[in-house]
Amino acid sequence: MSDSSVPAPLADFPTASLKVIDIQKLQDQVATEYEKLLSAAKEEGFFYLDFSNMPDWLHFSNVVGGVYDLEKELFDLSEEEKLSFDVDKHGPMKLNGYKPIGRNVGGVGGKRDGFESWAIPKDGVLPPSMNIRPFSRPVLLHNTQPLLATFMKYMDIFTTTIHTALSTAMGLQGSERLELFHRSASPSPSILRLLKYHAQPTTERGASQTPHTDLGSLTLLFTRQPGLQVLPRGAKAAPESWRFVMPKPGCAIVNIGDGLAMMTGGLLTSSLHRVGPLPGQAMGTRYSFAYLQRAEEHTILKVPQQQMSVEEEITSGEWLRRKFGMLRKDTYAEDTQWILTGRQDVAPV
Ligand SMILES: O=C(O)CCC(=O)C(=O)O
Ligand SMILES: [Fe+2]
Repeated sequence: MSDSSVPAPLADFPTASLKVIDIQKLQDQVATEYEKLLSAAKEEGFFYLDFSNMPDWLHFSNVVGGVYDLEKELFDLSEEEKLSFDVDKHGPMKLNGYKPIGRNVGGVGGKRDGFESWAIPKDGVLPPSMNIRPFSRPVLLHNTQPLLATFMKYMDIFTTTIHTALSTAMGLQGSERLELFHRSASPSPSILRLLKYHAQPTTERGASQTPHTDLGSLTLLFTRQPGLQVLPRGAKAAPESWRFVMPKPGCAIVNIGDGLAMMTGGLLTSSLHRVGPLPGQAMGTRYSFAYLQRAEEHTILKVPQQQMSVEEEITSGEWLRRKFGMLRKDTYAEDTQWILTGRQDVAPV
């Protein structure tokens, strides 16, 4: 985020024009900002969240800088040490640990992903009660607990602010309000996901992260480098339809996930996105990190009818397990690829 370190675009390529939502105005309950947020969540499913007008902007900016430093150091650990915290050994919810490069479906070599990632459970860092839920982790993540807890606290406040604003703008009342499915004091399957995309030579270009919609409620993404691309709502799945979402100083990139789309009967849009190289250019090593907020595990979601022959109700936790089944190369199934992408006409490359 901060800053002068965001590189200028190198060439002409299609970029997404997203609305900029001011978190301070949402916190101040400015009605016009609520309306702007709702229209971004309905129309694009993506928006920039601008932090630069917050009184504690500098503090937050330093926290974000600290997480960038932390992820570089973490991914620099030996492969052997990283694999001793393998995410797939901690069960199907994938809330904690390391995923090596190439384990998911993706466009590198026509079939695999091009990134390493590390999941850090919110409940391990910022527990819902005074009892910290222990999770296995390297010393580095133990020593940086205070930084991570501060980051998670900010994420908790921002996501609650967004749910309040969206619920009010949609006229949701009482038990329908989105805040009630994402309570700060309740156990949560939300995570911070750290990502390192490996460099690609121009001769081996492909989507490092496969086209997908996010499975949760809200994603708050931090990156200083281009690579993220979005397919606008309703666009045909053609190469020329994809738009780059450029990093914006002082802002996170926020998107709506499947959870909120299903909880609002499809009113809010869970947009299809992927990560890949800029047109005609090699892709350098790229770092990003995302707070992936998910609804409490037992929240009921309704899978839309156009995707299932009969409408089906499932829990947020079950949707998470299904989606992960589709992401992994060894359990991916073509006939149900809509689970990954929200549509049947987009292949996972
Ligand atoms: O790294 C990025 O820019 C996007 C990451 C992403 O889409 C995800 O982890 O779900
Ligand atoms: Fe995503």
